[in-house]
Amino acid sequence: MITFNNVRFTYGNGFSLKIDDLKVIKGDIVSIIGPNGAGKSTLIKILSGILRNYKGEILLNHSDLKNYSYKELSKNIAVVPQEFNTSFDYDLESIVSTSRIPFSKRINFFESEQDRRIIDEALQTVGLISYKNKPFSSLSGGEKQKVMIARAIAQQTPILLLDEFSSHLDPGYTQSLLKLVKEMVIKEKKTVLAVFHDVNNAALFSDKLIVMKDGAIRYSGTPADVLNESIMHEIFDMEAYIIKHPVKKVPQILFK
Ligand SMILES: Nc1ncnc2c1ncn2[C@@H]1O[C@H](COP(=O)(O)OP(=O)(O)OP(=O)(O)O)[C@@H](O)[C@H]1O
Repeated sequence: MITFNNVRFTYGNGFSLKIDDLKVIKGDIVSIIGPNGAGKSTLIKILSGILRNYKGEILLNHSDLKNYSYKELSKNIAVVPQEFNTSFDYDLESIVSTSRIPFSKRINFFESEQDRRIIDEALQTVGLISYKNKPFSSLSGGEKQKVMIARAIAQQTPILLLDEFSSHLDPGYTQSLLKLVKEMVIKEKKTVLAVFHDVNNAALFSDKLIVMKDGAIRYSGTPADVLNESIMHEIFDMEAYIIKHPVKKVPQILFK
């Protein structure tokens, strides 16, 4: 369970994040939508421990987030970031293997047999096992994103933070990955907080949606609660038709 109480954060350039009350319940898939610059990634970075100088309280399983060491946090939360730059040209296996460092009992990290199996399975899951000794820089944008997803899978955490994790993926792969993550979440009772620009995918993938604008949560609820013409107009300044998915019955938007 994740709880935000009166959280405030500013970069010092005028933007401020104000999250008065946010609860994410274990096993839920919650997605954040909102226009560019709304503060979606900032919220993800605060929860993942990258930005620590916030005011207010964030509880992770009833303990203050600030009391978690990076190692403990990494055992609880895996992140697929929006941007991924590596300074060195590691091969895929090495990049995915960094997910196992929090589980090492030694100061120097040596992968165990079990770690190697978990890393291979994760690369297999995203379809890149045959590339495992290739340099990361030789991959396409979508393939790099798959490596970051494999890394998060191999971290085997109860919570996944996904910041536009499907933005570089083709539609077929996006569909299969959303399905895979959803199955994994249900089977392993994981909790997901995801950021989406694709509102239709967010509605299909999520139990709940959070709508952010100007650093604050404006609306939250089920996709049916928040995906309507008036909220889409207010938040995105867009004209949309709302239709119902023929099978899943969740709302989907069409440009007018
Ligand atoms: N490192 C930073 N230093 C200063 N300002 C920042 C920094 N990162 C983000 N910002 C500013 O904070 C605001 C919120 O940014 P954030 O990346 O959280 O938005 P977002 O909702 O994820 O946007 P997008 O949909 O474009 O990815 C923006 O105005 C952005 O310019």
